[in-house]
Amino acid sequence: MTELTRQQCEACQAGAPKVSEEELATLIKQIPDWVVEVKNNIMQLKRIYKFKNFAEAIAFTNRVGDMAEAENHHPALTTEWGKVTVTWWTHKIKGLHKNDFICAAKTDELFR
Ligand SMILES: C[C@H](O)[C@H](O)[C@H]1CNC2=NC(N)=NC(=O)C2=N1
Repeated sequence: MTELTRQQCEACQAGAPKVSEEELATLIKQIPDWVVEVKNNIMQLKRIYKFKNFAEAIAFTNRVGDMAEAENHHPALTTEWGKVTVTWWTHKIKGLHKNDFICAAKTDELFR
């Protein structure tokens, strides 16, 4: 399988398929630091990143924002002192699409 970080988000419309249980099991192995959470009945990918101070946290937030614009896929970002919470899901399908796993992997890459 092509590494997630080498893939690009595809245009996704309402009605596009959510990842199956089987696909989820395979994909989550490639982003082991992420957890699947269900919020308002919507499956999401979430990870908390830790930093030394606010400046580093906001700089990372902006890097994630730039990547999101390039992919045309957008996360929820919460920036706090020393901490950024990133949550990915696909609004149009109210759940998880392959795009969310691609972006989660790319977010990890920006942290390294
Ligand atoms: C018009 C544009 O294609 C959409 O609004 C995009 C933009 N970013 C998005 N981001 C996410 N996470 N889910 C979406 O469904 C989505 N849709």
